[in-house]
Amino acid sequence: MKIIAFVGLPLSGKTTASRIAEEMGIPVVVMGDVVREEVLRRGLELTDENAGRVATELREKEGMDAIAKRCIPRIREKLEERGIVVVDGIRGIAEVETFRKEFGDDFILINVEAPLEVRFERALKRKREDDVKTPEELKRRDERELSWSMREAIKIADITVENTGTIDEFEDKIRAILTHFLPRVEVEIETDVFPTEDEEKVKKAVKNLFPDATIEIEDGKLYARTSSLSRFRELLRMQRILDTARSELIRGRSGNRVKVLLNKQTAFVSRINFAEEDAILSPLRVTFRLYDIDFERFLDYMAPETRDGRPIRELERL
Ligand SMILES: Nc1ncnc2c1ncn2[C@@H]1O[C@H](COP(=O)(O)OP(=O)(O)OP(=O)(O)O)[C@@H](O)[C@H]1O
Repeated sequence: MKIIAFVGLPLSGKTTASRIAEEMGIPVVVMGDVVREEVLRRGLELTDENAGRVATELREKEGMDAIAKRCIPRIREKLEERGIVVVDGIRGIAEVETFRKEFGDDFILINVEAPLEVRFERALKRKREDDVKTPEELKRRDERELSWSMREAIKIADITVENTGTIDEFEDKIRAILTHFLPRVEVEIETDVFPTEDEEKVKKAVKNLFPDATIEIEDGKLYARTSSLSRFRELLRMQRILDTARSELIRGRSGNRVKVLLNKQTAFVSRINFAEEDAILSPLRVTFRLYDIDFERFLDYMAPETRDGRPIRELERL
């Protein structure tokens, strides 16, 4: 999964970047919506002034990351759709830190940059009522935003995108970045960890099949996630179990999800054995979620049809 947020000075192109994401079918969580909903919940009129007041009050009462925290359940919900979400409206470092803590390396911060003169030109064209009227005014607005710790957020951004060219050039850059992060398949692994089992060993069993997985253990349950299929795919070939794997994947398919059960004990020794639910030790329950990809292509990529035990045709990429 990936959570992508844009930061940048006023008029740099953040909203435009979110719009491009939306056009690509990527769900966008707008942080301002949380504020607007709170305004309505309090029975207030939906004006910029009320939104500003409620946002300040939320931050004073609940901390600088109040709005970010309230966005987390929404982000989690929307992640179900495509495994990727864009967050629009980050304003400060506290929010970035909260998202980093929640989502770890899956949270990607992108800084959108353009010089003051370019942004001022755009303000003149945009003519939004609250837009600046002079370059000096924009400079003051920049300084205000920067003093709200936007500067630190910009400093730790993972990627910087310059938006100094045409809108089409900007669109191409943003599309390329988002396409790069768009997962086609996500793998979720779940299993029970019994008190008699060694947690580290169970983790290792998962890592043997999915070395890049991020793993959490909570209340006797292990949850792991990754979007890398390569080791699992390689093992299917080394063990020459493509036919079995193919029928298990077909059997486990339900819409855009494919669920298989794997023997945990054999995974300890890097072997894939398909299992049944009533295995003595709880099996590894592996779910492949397919996003922008047909099941048939996924199937042919993972476990192609074989002749004399060899794949008839190998797909190099998903
Ligand atoms: N490369 C570009 N070429 C021309 N116009 C652009 C370009 N990028 C953005 N714009 C225009 O500049 C204006 C500001 O862009 P946008 O609203 O995306 O910025 P923003 O960072 O969200 O601004 P703010 O923080 O003030 O809300 C918009 O009218 C947008 O259409």
